[in-house]
Amino acid sequence: MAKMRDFPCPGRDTFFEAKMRDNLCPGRDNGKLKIKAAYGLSVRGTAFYHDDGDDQPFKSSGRRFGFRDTDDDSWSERNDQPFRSNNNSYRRNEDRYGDRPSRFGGSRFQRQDRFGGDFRTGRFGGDFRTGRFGGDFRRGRDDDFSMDTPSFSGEDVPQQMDFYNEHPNVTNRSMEEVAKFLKDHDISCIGQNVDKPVFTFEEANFPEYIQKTLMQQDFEKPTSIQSVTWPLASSGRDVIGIAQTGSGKTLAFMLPALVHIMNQNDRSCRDGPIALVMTPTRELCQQVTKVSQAFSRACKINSVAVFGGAKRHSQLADIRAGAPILVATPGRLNDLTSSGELTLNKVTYLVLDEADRMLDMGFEPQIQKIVRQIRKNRQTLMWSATWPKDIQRLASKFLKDPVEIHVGTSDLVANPDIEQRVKLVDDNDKIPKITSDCLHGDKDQRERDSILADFRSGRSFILIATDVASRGLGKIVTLRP
Ligand SMILES: Nc1ncnc2c1ncn2[C@@H]1O[C@H](COP(=O)(O)OP(=O)(O)OP(=O)(O)O)[C@@H](O)[C@H]1O
Repeated sequence: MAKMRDFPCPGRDTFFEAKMRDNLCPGRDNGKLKIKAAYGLSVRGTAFYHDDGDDQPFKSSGRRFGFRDTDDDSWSERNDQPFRSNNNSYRRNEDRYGDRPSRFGGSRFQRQDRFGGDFRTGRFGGDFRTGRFGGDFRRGRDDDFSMDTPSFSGEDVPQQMDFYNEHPNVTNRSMEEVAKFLKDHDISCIGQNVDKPVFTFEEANFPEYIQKTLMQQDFEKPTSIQSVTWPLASSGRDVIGIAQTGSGKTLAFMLPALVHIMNQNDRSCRDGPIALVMTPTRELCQQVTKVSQAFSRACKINSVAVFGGAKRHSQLADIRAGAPILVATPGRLNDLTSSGELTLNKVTYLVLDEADRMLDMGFEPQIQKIVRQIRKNRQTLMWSATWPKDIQRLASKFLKDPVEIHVGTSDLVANPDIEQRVKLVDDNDKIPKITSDCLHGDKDQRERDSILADFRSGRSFILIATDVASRGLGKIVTLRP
């Protein structure tokens, strides 16, 4: 008896293709899709496509790297560098949007002028961020959800977001070493100009006040998500992190948040925070505050947890005492901002923790209303244990040019516990009458149940399904010999 996996899912080597085809590319017929996938563990791709029924590009471009760097002649020389490998000496001249300067000494936006076009889109005939689609490049962050909440217009305020100083060890590390590290830790990244991960706490190059506290913890080395996130978040990038709970996400976003805050001139924050962390539950709200407590204390930065069910006036009193960090559940936070007791004008570092859970709990309207009150030239980090379409949609709305980090298995990566076998046969050796079925939302419930029953019992061998089958298929299907 052979065991068959419970549900067909893409193998690791075709991850990017499958992702583009099935998940990130709902309107691909409207856009241009170009993917170059290499077998083995490395896949690169570029995709330009539009969101469903909208001119707004869902995502400008993406490359998956993290295992083996393959050649792809469709990339320009500048674009062919997946990781930044520079130190900070010529990256300090920030542009007014708080964007990261390029490795050529200017900002990404300056780069457009220097090279007479956007290198990422020129090849495909247009600039997704500007003229071609008739809008502002920041349209993707236009959180136009709640008509009763005026959008905050803080775009003109210059923001510095890049506080990263790459450690010489990191600068000198070869791409092969980086690729091996990512492979060994089951990490993959999609994005442009991604900073190299750090392998040790020392390499994170945090300021003394944080470094000292890190060394006092009983930690051996950064967790996988911390290794990759710290350089990115410290240099002002938007980050999407897909990682399981308990992977050390809190410090992954909180330590760069502290550096961000410490670099602000005005840290009094009596009417509202600089860093806002939204969490789905009271428990998580308290846990985040607790995990980061030692570090915020070392920086003499107050952090306040705000959640429903607790006394509102004492939370307000804590805020009024000055709290650069606010960790909050969407309901109570909305309550406080709607009543005018709290403003989010100062927020420049926004974290959405366990975003998938927040959506599951029906918090999307509140989240949208809150994000609408925050300036658009902020830094945003979004965390989720899963990567469903709703989360991708939210990410495309709230984040700008993010780096997407996947640690460990996600729903798009083949489950290592499932044994997969491929047998190549001649036409003559094919098993006659392999029955197959398909399952999708247009089938009524009775049909779906019967199709699933046939598949479970082995009456049908192959099930081709949309994500309606993503839950409840059970673990193992026994295949008749
Ligand atoms: N580098 C590290 N090495 C060892 N332990 C760590 C490290 N970083 C954080 N931790 C500890 O791991 C525990 C879990 O971390 P954390 O709460 O950040 O996980 P998480 O991914 O946010 O999980 P959740 O989704 O449940 O909040 C905490 O007690 C934290 O102190």
